[in-house]
Amino acid sequence: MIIAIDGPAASGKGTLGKRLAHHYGYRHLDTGVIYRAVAYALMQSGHDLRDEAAAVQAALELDPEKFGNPALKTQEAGEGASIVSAIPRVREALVNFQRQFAADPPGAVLDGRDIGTVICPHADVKIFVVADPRVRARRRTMEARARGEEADEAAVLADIIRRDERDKNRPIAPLKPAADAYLLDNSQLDIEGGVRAAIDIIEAVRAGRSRG
Ligand SMILES: Nc1ncnc2c1ncn2[C@@H]1O[C@H](COP(=O)(O)OP(=O)(O)OP(=O)(O)O)[C@@H](O)[C@H]1O
Ligand SMILES: Nc1ccn([C@@H]2O[C@H](COP(=O)(O)O)[C@@H](O)[C@H]2O)c(=O)n1
Repeated sequence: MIIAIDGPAASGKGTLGKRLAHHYGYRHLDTGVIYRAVAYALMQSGHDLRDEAAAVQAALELDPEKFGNPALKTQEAGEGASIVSAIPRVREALVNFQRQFAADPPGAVLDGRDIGTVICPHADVKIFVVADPRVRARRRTMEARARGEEADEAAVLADIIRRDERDKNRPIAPLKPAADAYLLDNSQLDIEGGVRAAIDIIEAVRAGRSRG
């Protein structure tokens, strides 16, 4: 089974994806990390983030062993990711890696912006996670402070809104729900509540399939 989770910045996609993968015994891929890794490689080598040739090269040389680098979590890497991810040839270079991950047994949960629309249009279940931007900014700020970082909630909110706008309005693979995605608003839910709601959706889809 392939579970596709999409949604805007800091909506809880990764947290949910990880928990669902654990619940079902599947593998999990946070696809945002891929774009962050490409942006980080450009930043490290001193290239402009809009340098198409350098960005494609970085995408082709991607090393999944480096996905755990804490530097990929920073606001700068996220901002850079939203710039490189708008380059069509960068996205093309990364499609096979994601589709291969999705296809490998026993099943996979992928989260990102275009999983249900482009990467896995035939996913068994698609969930589009949303939450009020102010709630997302608050959660992200608390997360950064828990890591011992300084974080200004208004600046975090501005970053989230700017990234969402860029992701929604790019011509290639824009952030949007697939026509057959289930909407999950977790603004009023805690993490457990969000996971339960997602499992309810997945089990309802599975039950519907086996009946029919
Ligand atoms: N339902 C929830 N209730 C409370 N906090 C939550 C909930 N879901 C996620 N969080 C918290 O919100 C923050 C953002 O979650 P997460 O990193 O999963 O979002 P994301 O959509 O994967 O972000 P990104 O856009 O960076 O990929 C984290 O601190 C996480 O613990
Ligand atoms: N499938 C995806 C995933 C991510 N992006 C871009 O990367 C940026 C960072 O993603 P996070 O999930 O780590 O916040 C994001 O703002 C997108 O621009 C993407 O295009 N497609």
